[in-house]
Amino acid sequence: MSETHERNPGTALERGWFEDVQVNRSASERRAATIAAARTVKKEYQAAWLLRAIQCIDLTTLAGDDTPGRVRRLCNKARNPVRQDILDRMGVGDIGLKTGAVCVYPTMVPHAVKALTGTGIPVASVATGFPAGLTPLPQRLAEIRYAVEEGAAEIDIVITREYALLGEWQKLYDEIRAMREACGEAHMKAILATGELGTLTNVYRASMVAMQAGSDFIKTSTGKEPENATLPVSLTMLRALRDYRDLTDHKVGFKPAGGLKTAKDAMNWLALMKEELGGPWMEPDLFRIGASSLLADIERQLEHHITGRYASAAHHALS
Ligand SMILES: O=C[C@H](O)COP(=O)(O)O
Repeated sequence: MSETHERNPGTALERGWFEDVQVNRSASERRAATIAAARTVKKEYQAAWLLRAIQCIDLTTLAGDDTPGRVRRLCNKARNPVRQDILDRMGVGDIGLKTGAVCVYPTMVPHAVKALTGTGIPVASVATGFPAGLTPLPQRLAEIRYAVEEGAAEIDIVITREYALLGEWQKLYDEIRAMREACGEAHMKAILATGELGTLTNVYRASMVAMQAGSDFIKTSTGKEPENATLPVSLTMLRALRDYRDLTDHKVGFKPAGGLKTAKDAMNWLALMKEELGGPWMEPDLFRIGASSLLADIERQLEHHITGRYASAAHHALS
């Protein structure tokens, strides 16, 4: 991850920063809908935003039937995310476009590291008993250390939903702190699994605890919950990011993930970042989109931008 800001060291557990906060769901839904509707980025700007979205993608495969071959093909896509002729016609054939990271399961890390050698693309690994996180803590910490030893530069951990649901903030804080320790130099993204947290108030509080415990990013979802990244949930997390920045002067990154499949999704989330947090949060060091299939639609839209036509989806298959 390119480092343009100091890493978030975390704070002590500061309950006063979140315990009295209540988030109103219908107000959040209205505000999120307004941002999506007001988005008026057109033509050249739209293409530029889509290129930026690509640079922010954590290109992901997290399937039970993942193989080294699939991971290698994904890595190849990460280093060549869009067909060269499309980029040449857009005048950006020489910018070295690549995705933000490749995200895989721990045992796939060595294959991804090998395939990405020399590219500068970091390997992110999920860890800590992803997606449910219900294995004993020593095993979850060992899993982090394994992924880091194999070369993962970023670790996507999952929080224990039980602690957030029961308001056991000290336990949640201590556990995330231990995970951050286990990450060492690797950057840590804390997955809140917001679709399982019940209320937006819980989402806000868990966001704040994850940041206080030293997370480098907060991330919405594993992609395996029934409800994944939504705009109202994201808005709630962005408000927590903003409050944390105001209180500590530290910028923490944001990663929506799960179910983001279309170029329109990417544009909506970039608009949300711009509206709520501004330019610095539209760069890969503070913004990632976790997605397994989004890139194919973005490539399709870029081709349409150049040719005025859509190729069939099969022409932009991932592998
Ligand atoms: O972290 C990334 C998600 O698991 C990807 O979810 P997706 O397959 O719905 O794009």
